[in-house]
Amino acid sequence: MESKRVQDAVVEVRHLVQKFGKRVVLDDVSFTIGRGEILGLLGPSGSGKTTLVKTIAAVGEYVGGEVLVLGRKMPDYGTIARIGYMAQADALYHDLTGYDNLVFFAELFGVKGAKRKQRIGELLELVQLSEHAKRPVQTYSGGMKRRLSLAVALLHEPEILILDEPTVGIDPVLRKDFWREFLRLKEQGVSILITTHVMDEAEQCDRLGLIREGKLIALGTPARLKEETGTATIEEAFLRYGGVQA
Ligand SMILES: Nc1ncnc2c1ncn2[C@@H]1O[C@H](COP(=O)(O)OP(=O)(O)OP(=O)(O)O)[C@@H](O)[C@H]1O
Repeated sequence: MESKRVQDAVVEVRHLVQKFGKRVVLDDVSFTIGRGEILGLLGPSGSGKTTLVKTIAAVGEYVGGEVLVLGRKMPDYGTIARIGYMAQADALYHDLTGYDNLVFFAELFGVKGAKRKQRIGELLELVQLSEHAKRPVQTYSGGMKRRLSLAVALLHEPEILILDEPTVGIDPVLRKDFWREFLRLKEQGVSILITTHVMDEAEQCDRLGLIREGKLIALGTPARLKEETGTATIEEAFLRYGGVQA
């Protein structure tokens, strides 16, 4: 089973070490993500989740170990085009409209012509911004910016989605819609790495990695993590593994 997973792995993180100055922020982290798998990362603030996802998305350099995405050692600029990355801080152009942001990023990703128009239309619907598409992003709320960032990450139909707390500031109804879309993409074979503090989101992941002080302290299906710790919730399981409140 495990060897099949490694064979199918689209992301392989091997003994990853990251430091900022002398401080070790990721400490010998290893795991894989399979095709069509949703892997969730849980951990307290400052535990290293963002640093980890940034490294996989090739935004950050690393000092030890290696990260392979689709078999290529990262950072690899050809592979970046096959990843959709939604960062915690929005990477949007605030003086452009929502629509023009999407046009800009579509151009960057090589999504052109009729396809571009269709894709932008679909994504604006998905993130419920069609009515606000002609407004400059600087007039958007925090949640609207998150929604636009998700649309940007999905534009080029990436094989791997890396989402850093994508549902912060998103109302519960839209959050459900986002998850419906993540599960639909998963069915199509898209692999998703997602960080979250929301426990009902964690429950929807195929596997969860629990991170504390830069170490992966547990990795398994939500059911397995609860079973192993004899707990009823992921939150309790995490505490039992020695984490603190996520
Ligand atoms: N560029 C940087 N330079 C120095 N230290 C950094 C840098 N980026 C992150 N850190 C530190 O690395 C540690 C891990 O940060 P990271 O943002 O990865 O945590 P996190 O688990 O994503 O937290 P949160 O849940 O609050 O987003 C923190 O102590 C943070 O202060």
